[in-house]
Parts: sequence; C-alpha cells; structure tokens
Amino acid sequence: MIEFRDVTKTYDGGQPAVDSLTMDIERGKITVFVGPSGCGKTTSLRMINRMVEPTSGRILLDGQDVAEQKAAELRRSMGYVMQSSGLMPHRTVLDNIATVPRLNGVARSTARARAKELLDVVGLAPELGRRYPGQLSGGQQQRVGVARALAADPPVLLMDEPFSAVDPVVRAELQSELIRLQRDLAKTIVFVTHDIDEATILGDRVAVFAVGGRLAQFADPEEILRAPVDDFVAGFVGRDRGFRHLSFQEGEDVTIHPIETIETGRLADPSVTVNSPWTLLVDAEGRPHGWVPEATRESVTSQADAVPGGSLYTRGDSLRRALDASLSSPSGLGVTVDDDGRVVGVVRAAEVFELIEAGRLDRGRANYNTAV
Ligand SMILES: Nc1ncnc2c1ncn2[C@@H]1O[C@H](COP(=O)(O)OP(=O)(O)OP(=O)(O)O)[C@@H](O)[C@H]1O
Repeated sequence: MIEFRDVTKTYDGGQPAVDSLTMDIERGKITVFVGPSGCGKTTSLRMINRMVEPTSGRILLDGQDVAEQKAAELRRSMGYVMQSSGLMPHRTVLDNIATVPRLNGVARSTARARAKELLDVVGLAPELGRRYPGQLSGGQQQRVGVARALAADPPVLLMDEPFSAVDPVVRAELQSELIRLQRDLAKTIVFVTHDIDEATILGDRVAVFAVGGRLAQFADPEEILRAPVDDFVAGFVGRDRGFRHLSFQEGEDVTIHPIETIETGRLADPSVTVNSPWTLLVDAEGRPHGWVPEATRESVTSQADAVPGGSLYTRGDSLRRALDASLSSPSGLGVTVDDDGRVVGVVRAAEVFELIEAGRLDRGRANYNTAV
C-alpha cells in the first residue's frame, strides 16, 4: 500500500504542482492518475520513488516513509515505464531488459535467461532480443520497456503515459496485454494518462486531478462516469460518458439471433443461394469475413467483393461492445463470436437499448425501495 499524506510540491516557489494530496493506493491493484496537462500527475508519480521530493507531507510505502529510504535503492525497487521507452540505444533488447537485475548483482547469464522469459511474457518473439531498440516498432519498444520494468520482479510498477506515443490500434493491444499480465502478476501499478478512456479501461481506481494539483475525485471508474463529483470532473469525463458507462454493464442477457452464413470457399457454387437481406461470409472455421447483401449475391464471388464487417461482439462482453458491434455493422446486425472467434449469431442495437432501459427501471425501483 502507498499512502500520500497531505503531500504538496511547489517548484521554485511558484503555484503548487501538487496541492495537499492525501490518498491510499491499494496493493495489487491498478490506480490511474488522470487529468489535463500540467495538473501534477507526473509529479505525484515521481514522488513515490523520490525522483521528485515533496515540499511538504509524507509518502509511506507499506508503512515506511519513503524519505527515510535511500533514493537509488528505492528507485531500483520499483519498475518504471515512461512514454518514450527510455531504452539504451546501444544495448540489445535483452541487455536492456537485464539492466536492473545486473545492477542488483545478478549474474549476467541468469539476468539474460530471465530477460528471455520476459520477452515471452510481454508477447515479443525471442529473436527480437538480439536487436537494438532502434530496430523495433514503437509498440514493440513499449513492450520492452514493460519487460525491463518487470525484470527485477518489483512489487510496484510506476507507468507514466507508457502507451501514449503509439497508434490507437497498438495502444488498445497494449492495454489488453497489461490487463492480462496484471491478472497473473497482481502488482501495485500506478499509471498516469490524460486519456479518460484509458483510465476507465485499466483502472481499478481512478484519481482525477484538476489544474493546480488538486485531487478532484478518487473512485472506481464506474462511479467516476456515473456520478462525477463536480462540473470539472463531469467536463473532463466528457460528453460520451453515458456511452462509456455501458462498459460496466454486462451483456450476458443480450439475445443472440441465428444468422445465415456462406463459407467463402462455396461462393462460386451456384447452388448456394441466400434468402435474407444480409448473409454473413465465414471461413472454413466459421470466423466472419464480411457481409453479402442479397441484391449483389450474383456478383460476389470472393471475399474481396463482400462488404467489410464492423466490430465484433464476443458473447458475454459488455453492452458497450454489443452496441458498437451492431452500430458499426453495415447490416445493423452485430456479429457475435465465441472465445475462439467463431460466429455464434448476431445482436441488434434496438434490443441492447431495451436492456439498458430495463436496467434503468430496475435501478430506479431499487432506489425507490431503499428510500421508502
Ligand atoms: N522540474 C520542474 N520544474 C518546474 N516546474 C515543473 C517541473 N516539473 C513540472 N513542473 C510544473 O508542475 C506542474 C505539474 O507538472 P506535471 O508534469 O506533474 O503535470 P502532468 O499532469 O503530469 O502534466 P502532463 O500531462 O502534461 O505530463 C506544471 O505546471 C509543470 O509546468
């Protein structure tokens, strides 16, 4: 557990960058610091490992004041990942990952063996270990940065906008990987971002900072979206917060309807006809490949002629995903797949809305019953 106790940081006698911050960061959870630029997120993060010293107040790590620990040792005892991966350009990927264990006195061969394991943990191919950072993509460099931070198996991981320099697709992949990793590792992660979507996807708890280094709200992401404490937080979480909030509503009650499919390999077979306005094209394993509208069936002879599909909904995922799949689908039918990516049917936006409304009524009744 990391405890901030009335911590203030003022640089060069100016306005506080962090103002009287008091909060508890739970062990084994992801706590996200989010807020607009310049509101003191990075300063707060860096005070945990004493890269920045507070002007006043105390920070306790498992009950011990970090000010009483040697700064260099403290820093080495926590993983740190930043926006630019911060890798040493003249060292190979494996040597970069092995840096902290080597500084801690671990033998070179042991440190490199562990580095190889970590490449796999962060989803990188073993041969990338021999390359130099400049020979990797931005997303791969960030994965190496995460591997390096994990190398000494620290209980605490500090992450400062680690995914903000990569494109949105890679960013989403890295976010999913971090969630997957955290399921096994259960580190205490403090993660800085200015992106509220990233904060609500990753955070077990989200701290919204306001300009002037003030902690505006500290709660779980569902609550931040449902009940922002003031106009600042409401403005920051944005106009789409109703839509984002659907991420926290489970979609297991959404009705999955059957859908007519054609295998791509049988497109040229004239005996295969379609009888519905939209037919789904699938590969031999039943994975979706696009849509065939009834009117153009005759001219569709390969996958390239089909209308590309929208996002996919994995059975049981949130209402947000179900709605997005149906709204982004050219047919208006959200393609639903199982965990192996095979089509199991389709969902309809109108029925997702019905579930949202039913949930609202249930919550309204529950509130009424509590009130009377
Ligand atoms: N070394 C420094 N010297 C002087 N002022 C600083 C220093 N580091 C940060 N500041 C100031 O402290 C305030 C908070 O900065 P900080 O980097 O902590 O914010 P942030 O929320 O992480 O911002 P961003 O999202 O832009 O990285 C800003 O006004 C910034 O200009």
